[in-house]
Amino acid sequence: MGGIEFLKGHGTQNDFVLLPDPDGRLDLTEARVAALCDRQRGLGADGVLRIVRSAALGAESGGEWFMDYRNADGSIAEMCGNGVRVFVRHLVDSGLVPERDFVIGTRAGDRPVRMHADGSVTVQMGPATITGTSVTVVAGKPFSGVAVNVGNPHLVSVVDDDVDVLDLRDQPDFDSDVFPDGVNLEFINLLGEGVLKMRVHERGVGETRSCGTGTVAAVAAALHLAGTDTGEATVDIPGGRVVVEVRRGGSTLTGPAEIVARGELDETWWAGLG
Ligand SMILES: N[C@@H](CCC[C@H](N)C(=O)O)C(=O)O
Repeated sequence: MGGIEFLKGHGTQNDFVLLPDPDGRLDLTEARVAALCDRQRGLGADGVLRIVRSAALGAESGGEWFMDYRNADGSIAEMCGNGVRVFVRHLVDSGLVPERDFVIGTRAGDRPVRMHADGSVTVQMGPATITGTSVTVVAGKPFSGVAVNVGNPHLVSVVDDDVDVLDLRDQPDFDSDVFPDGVNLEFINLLGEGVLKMRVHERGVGETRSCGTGTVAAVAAALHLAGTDTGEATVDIPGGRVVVEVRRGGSTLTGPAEIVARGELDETWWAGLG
């Protein structure tokens, strides 16, 4: 029996291990995800994207393919914006999907997508809903923020100093009464009309070089603070640049997606992780 097929890819340097599992046969335990994502004892990644048919999971989705997303610590999250783009890139490049416009199932609901000729992908991300305000504390310093739900929870704080100076190595504090399931924390600089710079500390991962849902939350929060709920912005993250459009009842995320490697996991290693 051969090893377990994998691919490695990234979207603005938010990196993922992709596991093709059309019939839903893989036993993807928390321990296996955490080991795969570990940058010393595994392949290293911010998360895992299991590529499974919606029907194999019994998922209610209009899309043939379902993105089963896991964070690097093995936890399950509802949605991953950069992950969807990489997922789409693989489905189209490998010929699993012959169209360029189709729908991906996710735990946050169906996401219509379009792959462009240059390999970039636009994802319809659904509504970005402002749910209130809260505070996060980074290295003893409090930052107030706007809470936004993009299928998963976010708290977006506008920072006066350059976001580059923040120390995001440790988990910033947050209010677990407001975010009982944890939260993704975005820190942004408003650089001018329609231009944002962002860093992010992701739930279940730590600091990453990009977070797609986070960029949508950031633009929605910036618009909210400016007294509107529609607009478009480019967001510069450490791993590159994406474009976000927020409209009433919907939002889109456009950015690059790359597949960088493919191979096989060692069966004995995998079995030993249990
Ligand atoms: N990197 C992702 C978000 C992944 C999930 C997040 N860590 C969570 O727990 O909600 C993105 O690109 O959106």
